[in-house]
Amino acid sequence: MEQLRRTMMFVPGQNAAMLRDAPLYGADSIMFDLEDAVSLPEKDSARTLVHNALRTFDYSGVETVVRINSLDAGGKLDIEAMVLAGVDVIRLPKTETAQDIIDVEKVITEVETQNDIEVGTTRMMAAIESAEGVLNAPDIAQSSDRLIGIALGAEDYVTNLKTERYPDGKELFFARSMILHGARAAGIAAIDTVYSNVENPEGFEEEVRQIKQLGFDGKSVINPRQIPLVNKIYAPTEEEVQDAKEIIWGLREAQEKGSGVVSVNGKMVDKPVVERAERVIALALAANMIKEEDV
Ligand SMILES: CC(C)(COP(=O)(O)OP(=O)(O)OC[C@H]1O[C@@H](n2cnc3c(N)ncnc32)[C@H](O)[C@@H]1OP(=O)(O)O)[C@@H](O)C(=O)NCCC(=O)NCCSC(=O)C[C@@](O)(CC(=O)O)C(=O)O
Ligand SMILES: [Mg+2]
Repeated sequence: MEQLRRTMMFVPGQNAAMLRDAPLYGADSIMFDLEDAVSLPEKDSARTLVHNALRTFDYSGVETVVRINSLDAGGKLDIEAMVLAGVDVIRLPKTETAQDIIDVEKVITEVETQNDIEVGTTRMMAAIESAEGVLNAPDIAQSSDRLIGIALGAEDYVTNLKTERYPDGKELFFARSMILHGARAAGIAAIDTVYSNVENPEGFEEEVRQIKQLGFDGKSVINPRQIPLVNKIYAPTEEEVQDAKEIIWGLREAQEKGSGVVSVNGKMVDKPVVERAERVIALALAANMIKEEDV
């Protein structure tokens, strides 16, 4: 079953209470931040806190991601501490080129090798936050087998473009399309950026509808209150779930009969239809609309 990443919640690395409570809110992934949410004097203590949190608290059932600093600003120390603590994914911010990912991967491989950790255990993701990064998104997405996805970082991106964020999101359309196509061509996830105003749930919902329509796997969030809103919009309708179940059942029946061509309710069912149905089932399971035994 596809791993869902509807929500990836940023958790500031220097906040011990937030690190402890982060898995309680139902995010698919939690992303501990060592980069821009942490001030310079707090960088070392945040690294230690996140390392200890990963080793101490129970994060089972949720994907753990750490946003590291760039290699020339403490990133090597971040990687070492996080790989040793067993983080699932290292996220590189402000990725400009495929070489940035190759450089970070080299450090991860060194740490794994030196510590008898199977090479490749630690996965990676790249945040794209500039015009150069957006233009290189397809290359970045293909740069390592460790990559689970690429993400947009819109606050830095609009600053780089000399604009700002508008309610209709037109200024992000090109970047979102590039990131989405880069990710899909590489067969990895595409994660949308944060919506910074947690007191505007209507604006947030409108943005989530837009990015779901484009095809994104999900969204970075900054507050637990944003999680149920994303899940609501990503949940399929009852009708979509019923159609998906019938497709899966029809496929199973045809396979049992050894029939090559599958049709459900008079319509031919081909591979993309099955893929979409499987995704609907995964989303319905995650939204507790159905149970495993229903399909
Ligand atoms: C926004 C706000 C201050 C609101 O505070 P408030 O106090 O109003 O929150 P409340 O709702 O009242 O909190 C209720 C309860 O939830 C707890 N709680 C809240 N937030 C929690 C959380 N995140 N994790 C765990 N727990 C949490 C809280 O502790 C409380 O617990 P309790 O006391 O027990 O009831 C707060 O959420 C917060 O700090 N967010 C994280 C901000 C952050 O990380 N920014 C950096 C990443 S973006 C960036 O860098 C740009 C980017 O790079 C992005 C890209 O790349 O995409 C780009 O370029 O675009
Ligand atoms: Mg940023």
